[in-house]
Amino acid sequence: MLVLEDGRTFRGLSYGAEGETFGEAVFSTGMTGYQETLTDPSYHRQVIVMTAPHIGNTGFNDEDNESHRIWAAGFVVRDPALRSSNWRARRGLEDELRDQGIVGICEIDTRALTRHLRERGSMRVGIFSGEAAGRPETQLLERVLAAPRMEGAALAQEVTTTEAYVVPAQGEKRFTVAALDLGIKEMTPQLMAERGIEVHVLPATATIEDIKAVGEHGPDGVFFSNGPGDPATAEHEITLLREVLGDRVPFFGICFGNQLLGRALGFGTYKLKYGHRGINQPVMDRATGKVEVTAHNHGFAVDAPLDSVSDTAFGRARVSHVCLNDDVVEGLECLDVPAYSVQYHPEAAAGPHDAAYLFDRFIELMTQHKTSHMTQGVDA
Ligand SMILES: NC(=O)CC[C@H](N)C(=O)O
Repeated sequence: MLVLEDGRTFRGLSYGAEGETFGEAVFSTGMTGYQETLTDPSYHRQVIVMTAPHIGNTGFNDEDNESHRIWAAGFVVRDPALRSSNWRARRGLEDELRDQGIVGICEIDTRALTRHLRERGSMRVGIFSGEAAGRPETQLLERVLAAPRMEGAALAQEVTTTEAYVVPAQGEKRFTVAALDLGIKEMTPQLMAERGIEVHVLPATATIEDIKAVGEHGPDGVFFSNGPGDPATAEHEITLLREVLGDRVPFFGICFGNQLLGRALGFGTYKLKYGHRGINQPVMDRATGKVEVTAHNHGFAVDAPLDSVSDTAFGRARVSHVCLNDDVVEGLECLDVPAYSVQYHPEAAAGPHDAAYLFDRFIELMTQHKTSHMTQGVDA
């Protein structure tokens, strides 16, 4: 039984582990990439409804995980594949869900559920199977209503690495970057390493001293990752970012990292009605007018003016990218300090590769910064 906080219920069959689970019900429109989605730490405390009807076709493999475990709190599918068929599959999706204790539900009308969430907005949900489903509906609803909401949730500490680690640069090492792990996906340091960046991944609790201790004379750049929870709660990270911006160290942020850049600059963030989750969202780069097809997973967004340059504590800033479906801010760019960020996922795990240039932009920013520093040194 699936029970939404507004009382609507759906009956289906147990899928994955048996028991009960709670979270925020969100829908994802990606037709591929369920393994990356499930293991993306940004989905911590969320129950994912897949709008694609047939899920599990390619099983579960050893290569596509975005972290060491499944973070989604629950999984809802219409029609699970009865057997997996892919040369990389090591086991079936349902076996993996069961092994990791993830409670799911299948054979429900996911289209009706998605339309409900789209009309009423994301909301809390519970999935109950086996003995847990035997209780009266009113009791199940009470349990859903007792679960925490996503607004005001500080979750980075629950998903971040406890120890710092290094992802070595591939080929010649060109730059050293400190990456704050707020729920980082493995593909992100990977794409940096491929470009000659040595990535020092730091726990979310890292201090400015920890960041400055990266590299011989401090890092060439600082990166803030994606991650779960409400950006309004990330006081520590925002203070840290303000120090980085004040020191004019090149900065790049993705998703949660974009929301934190927004807040560090003095913009607000707010919760979207039902968010953007999928791998075919059109985004326009406002400098070039070019449209990218992009991967999204966000429930919050930055509140910044689209058509004017804003004066912030760190100089001028503007909205660099916008979602063409609903005009939501999808990227920020500072004009007086070397910092930019995007709300969507250039690491494309899963998703299209249109936005990969954003990693090259980080290289350009660090190159310019290094050169300007060297010239300043010569002048002095
Ligand atoms: N993928 C992310 O980084 C998500 C950021 C934030 N938790 C949101 O839901 O908007």
